[in-house]
Amino acid sequence: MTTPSVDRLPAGPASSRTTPPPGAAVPEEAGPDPRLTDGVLAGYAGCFGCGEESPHGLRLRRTGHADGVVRAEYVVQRAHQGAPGLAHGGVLATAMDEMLGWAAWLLGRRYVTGRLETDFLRPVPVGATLHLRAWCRGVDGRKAYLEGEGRVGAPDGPPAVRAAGLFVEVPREHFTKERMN
Ligand SMILES: CCCCC/C=C\C/C=C\C/C=C\C/C=C\CCCC(=O)SCCNC(=O)CCNC(=O)[C@H](O)C(C)(C)COP(=O)(O)OP(=O)(O)OC[C@H]1O[C@@H](n2cnc3c(N)ncnc32)[C@H](O)[C@@H]1OP(=O)(O)O
Repeated sequence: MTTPSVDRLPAGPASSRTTPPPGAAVPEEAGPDPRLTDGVLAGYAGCFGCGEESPHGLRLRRTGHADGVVRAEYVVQRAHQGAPGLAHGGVLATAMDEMLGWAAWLLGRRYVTGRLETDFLRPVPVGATLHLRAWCRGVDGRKAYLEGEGRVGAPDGPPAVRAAGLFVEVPREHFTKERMN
């Protein structure tokens, strides 16, 4: 599969650590593979990014994926403010982490974020809907290179945030060995 054709912004945030090396291939979407999410990961509703049982969480709502691009909507809540009436930058980075993570898991393997880079392009008001999307730029061994962006008000609205990330494939034990409860 080639890198998805998306309406790219003029300059990305990607540093050399989040840019795939030459020749890194983008595999076909395979999942998410339900066999990867049984046991402790099954139906996890406590996720701060998307879980329905996380009271102040972002509650990202996936709206679909096609051609290697995963899409979601996120409505900024009062609990997500930094400056009065505006989304906290760390919360927006969390939304991008979640999106890039989804795009990574759609490759059919288990991934965690190793590095996340974010550009904040304009303030996002409480109550606004951010239209998010993310895609994979390449996979090199255990490392997957993801990108994404968020636009205000509509899928083709003004860009507010964009991100590039390096995700690292991990075994199932990653999610159990350090747990304290
Ligand atoms: C994660 C949520 C799971 C939920 C599952 C539930 C349902 C699943 C369904 C759908 C999925 C939906 C959404 C996805 C969910 C959420 C997205 C949010 C994801 C997160 O929010 S997740 C939490 C934050 N995340 C961590 O908690 C990681 C802590 N960390 C570590 O656990 C280790 O650090 C690790 C494993 C990253 C690596 O450790 P390691 O020992 O396995 O491997 P090693 O160090 O050798 O790195 C291997 C190669 O990656 C390169 N590399 C590593 N780190 C780098 C960096 N920072 N910059 C540049 N390169 C880096 C090395 O340079 C080497 O490259 P090379 O092979 O070329 O030398």
